[in-house]
Amino acid sequence: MTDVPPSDTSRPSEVPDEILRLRGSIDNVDAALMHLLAERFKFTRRVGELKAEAGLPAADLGREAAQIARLGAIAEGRAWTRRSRSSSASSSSARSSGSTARSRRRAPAGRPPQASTSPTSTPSPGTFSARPGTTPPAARHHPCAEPVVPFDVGARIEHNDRFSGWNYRFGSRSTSSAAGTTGSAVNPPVRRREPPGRRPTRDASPADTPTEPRSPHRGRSGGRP
Ligand SMILES: O=C(O)C(=O)C[C@]1(C(=O)O)C=C[C@@H](O)C=C1
Repeated sequence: MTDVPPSDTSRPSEVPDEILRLRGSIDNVDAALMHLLAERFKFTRRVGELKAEAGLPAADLGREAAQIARLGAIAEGRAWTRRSRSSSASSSSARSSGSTARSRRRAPAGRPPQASTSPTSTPSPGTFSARPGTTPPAARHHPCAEPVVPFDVGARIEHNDRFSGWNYRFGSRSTSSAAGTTGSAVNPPVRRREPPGRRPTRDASPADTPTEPRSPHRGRSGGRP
């Protein structure tokens, strides 16, 4: 087994105890995520092998769109409702691919409808699109081959994880322009919502006005973990 460096416990004097404690938790979560991703890659690799044996295309864009819609719903803490299913269905009405039709027939009850498989089609809510100026993943490589997520569904959630070097972009709304632009401009400062009935005070402490970028680790309200 590979030696894992211990969690960084160095303590510059200005770092409060609570941050150090939270960093320990972050390191634990990161380690768990790495193990979960390794498990996931085992499954996707096997699926890739089975697809190759069956002569199926490596990428299934309809499946990816359904996964992204589902994960977006989970990230937002909302259930996959009949209403969101039907709005997704109407957004992807022009389906012509045989493989999409096949996967739709096989789809178990409750699975969201499949989106258009055309990489050049106009992005619609719940579907994904290649970043402007990039080659769609289907034409470039099998998504199982590299741990990258080279597509987005808009800029609702965008996270550049310095730990893993990955760029995460997903959401349930398409953006009309510059959806593929990276940088802090798409990571607005987190604004904490005041509980109902409480009026904001004038002399809010700096802790009440966090400025760090939004990440998918936080809820929609941007609350701290
Ligand atoms: O479900 C599949 O068909 C897979 O190959 C797995 C997976 C994934 O990583 O989730 C990978 C590539 C596909 O385009 C869709 C999904």
